[in-house]
Amino acid sequence: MALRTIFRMCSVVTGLRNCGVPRKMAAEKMGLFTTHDRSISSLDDYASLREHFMQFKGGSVDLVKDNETGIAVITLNNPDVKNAMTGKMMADLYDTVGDLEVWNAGKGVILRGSGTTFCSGGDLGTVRQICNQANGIKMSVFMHNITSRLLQIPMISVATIQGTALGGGAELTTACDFRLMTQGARIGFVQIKLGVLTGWGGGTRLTKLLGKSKALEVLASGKMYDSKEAKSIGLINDILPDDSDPEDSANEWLNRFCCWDPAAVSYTKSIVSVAERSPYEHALSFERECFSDVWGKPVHLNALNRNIKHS
Ligand SMILES: CCCC(=O)SCCNC(=O)CCNC(=O)[C@H](O)C(C)(C)COP(=O)(O)OP(=O)(O)OC[C@H]1O[C@@H](n2cnc3c(N)ncnc32)[C@H](O)[C@@H]1OP(=O)(O)O
Repeated sequence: MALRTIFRMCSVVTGLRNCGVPRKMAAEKMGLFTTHDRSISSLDDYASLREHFMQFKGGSVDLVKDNETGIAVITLNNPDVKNAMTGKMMADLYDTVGDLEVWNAGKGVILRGSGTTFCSGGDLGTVRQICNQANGIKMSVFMHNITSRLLQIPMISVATIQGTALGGGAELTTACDFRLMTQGARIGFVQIKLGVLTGWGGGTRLTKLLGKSKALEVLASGKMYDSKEAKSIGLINDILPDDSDPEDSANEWLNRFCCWDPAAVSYTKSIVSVAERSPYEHALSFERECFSDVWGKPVHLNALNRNIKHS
């Protein structure tokens, strides 16, 4: 079986969705992934968490896939409340990630908000209804699963931040490989000001991204960062002019990576993703498997025949 297929199966297993025995065995045989969040055994039924969160209505998360470019756009769509995430939107995002995991043509993903803003975090209507410890844990387990799978998807992902990315909205941006921000936009991990914490895995991902000292400063201050400050601490990758179309800019950004052979793009993302979270020898073994799956294949042979000069 092609490694690409196994990888896609493994991504599904990592997410613990549709975790049939053959898929699980494939993942374990490859030794690629740990099922760390299995430890929360009483809460590992993500399908029932999905049903639970579906009841907190409002907004949608919309997915558009372009089979020609291999680039998909995920839109957080709840404009009346600055794209705040309702329970239903969390469930939609769960479905969206599941859809992308089995999209064979996929090379890139753009995460954006509808209209002129990114996301104002958890919808306060939903938050008020689930404001007890049991429901908080459920949300956290559910969102950890969704954001981890989004980050590990074998495609290159970019969040485009316009307007505001606040609280959970800021956390969502860290579930992408890259972040682009319009000049006048702001981003803030403001949870501490509300007496809560990063419940969607953003604290862990931010620390991996920025290192301990800077992450602690961002999280413990609750400060709102403008684009210049966000770039200076490495939180974002690039600043876009305010009058640019962020989706066009994100497409342009991704095209530098997504113009190559789909297998090479997917494997490149996967190698980096596995290396980031695995012991060295394990990551090397994975890299070797990926390499052996493309070496001497038609794309490689064609490139050799073209005698390419890299200027
Ligand atoms: C569960 C994960 C943890 C978290 O996400 S903690 C963070 C939770 N988010 C918040 O506390 C957001 C608080 N909102 C704000 O600071 C501001 O509304 C914000 C986002 C900077 C936008 O400011 P402005 O551009 O001036 O717009 P505005 O305040 O007039 O907002 C327009 C309407 O949207 C509403 N809204 C904004 N964020 C919301 C949210 N997260 N949940 C529910 N409703 C929200 C806001 O109340 C306003 O509604 P209305 O027009 O007054 O009826």
